[in-house]
Amino acid sequence: MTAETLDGKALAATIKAELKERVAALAEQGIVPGLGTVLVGDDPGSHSYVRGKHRDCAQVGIASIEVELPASTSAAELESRIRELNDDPACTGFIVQLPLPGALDDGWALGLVDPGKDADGLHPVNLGRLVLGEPGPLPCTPRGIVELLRRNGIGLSGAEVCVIGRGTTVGRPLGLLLTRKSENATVTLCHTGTVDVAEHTRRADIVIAAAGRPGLITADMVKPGAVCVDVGITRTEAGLVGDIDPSVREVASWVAPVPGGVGPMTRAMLLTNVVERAEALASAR
Ligand SMILES: Nc1nc(=O)c2c([nH]1)NC[C@@H]1CN(c3ccc(C(=O)N[C@@H](CCC(=O)O)C(=O)O)cc3)C=[N+]21
Ligand SMILES: [Mg+2]
Repeated sequence: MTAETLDGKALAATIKAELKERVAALAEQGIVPGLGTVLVGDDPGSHSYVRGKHRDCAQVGIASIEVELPASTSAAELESRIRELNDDPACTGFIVQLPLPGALDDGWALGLVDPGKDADGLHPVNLGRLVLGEPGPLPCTPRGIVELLRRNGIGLSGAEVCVIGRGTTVGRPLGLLLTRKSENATVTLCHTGTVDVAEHTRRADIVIAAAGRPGLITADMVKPGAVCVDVGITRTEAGLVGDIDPSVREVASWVAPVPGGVGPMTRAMLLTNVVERAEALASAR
């Protein structure tokens, strides 16, 4: 068997076209959604991601508000820049690009964002809403993965899903999302404390690798016909490398690759969160 590709790049383009129409409808009501980004330091990867987000915004008609700060920025300065975006009516949603450099703490910064403007869905209040099953912005990567599977006809209800990685932005919220009634999957969450990862992945209908360890998932760890979703991105001299080894294509039914899989979907879900928030503001007027 050679796996089919879960094409996140193509699906993201479709979603952006849909969002463009929703943004045009908002414009008729005099509302322009605005995405803010706070980027601290000079990590080339982070700069490239943020550039991509603003390129997406331009395509869809969302206004961009870019805040760039040096790596030497103090916590007090960062806090005041976050509060400015909280208070800026032109900014309907924003993100603080992670990881923050040096001693600046990611969790601390996320907690300063107005939960109503939290385009990442990573504020403690919004993660709490996810736990409770209440409406709120959803974390972009988990939401992008669910959307990528759903729009390719891959059923989640009753599926055995093995997630590798317990990070705050992917693994942990993904487990919460997949076990909601509306998704109804059975989830095994593996991490560095897992004794035998392969024992769990081999049972799974869907394997989602978000460990950031190149080639971690090999063909012998995957049940024939399983769906494999790569979330790990490691930059090497040869380019971007995912957590899923190319050999997996010989046993899996579908693979979401790196690049071109979950990454573009993450960006599309960020835009979706911003547009949904602007629509909520419009209907509240
Ligand atoms: N507050 C915050 N929110 C995030 O959502 C967030 C973050 N911080 N910090 C870093 C991670 C990582 N992340 C990616 C987004 C898009 C691609 C993406 O578009 N990847 C392309 C390739 C891009 C390239 O060539 O570098 C692809 O996989 O095809 C990848 C990774 C969002 N993150
Ligand atoms: Mg830090």
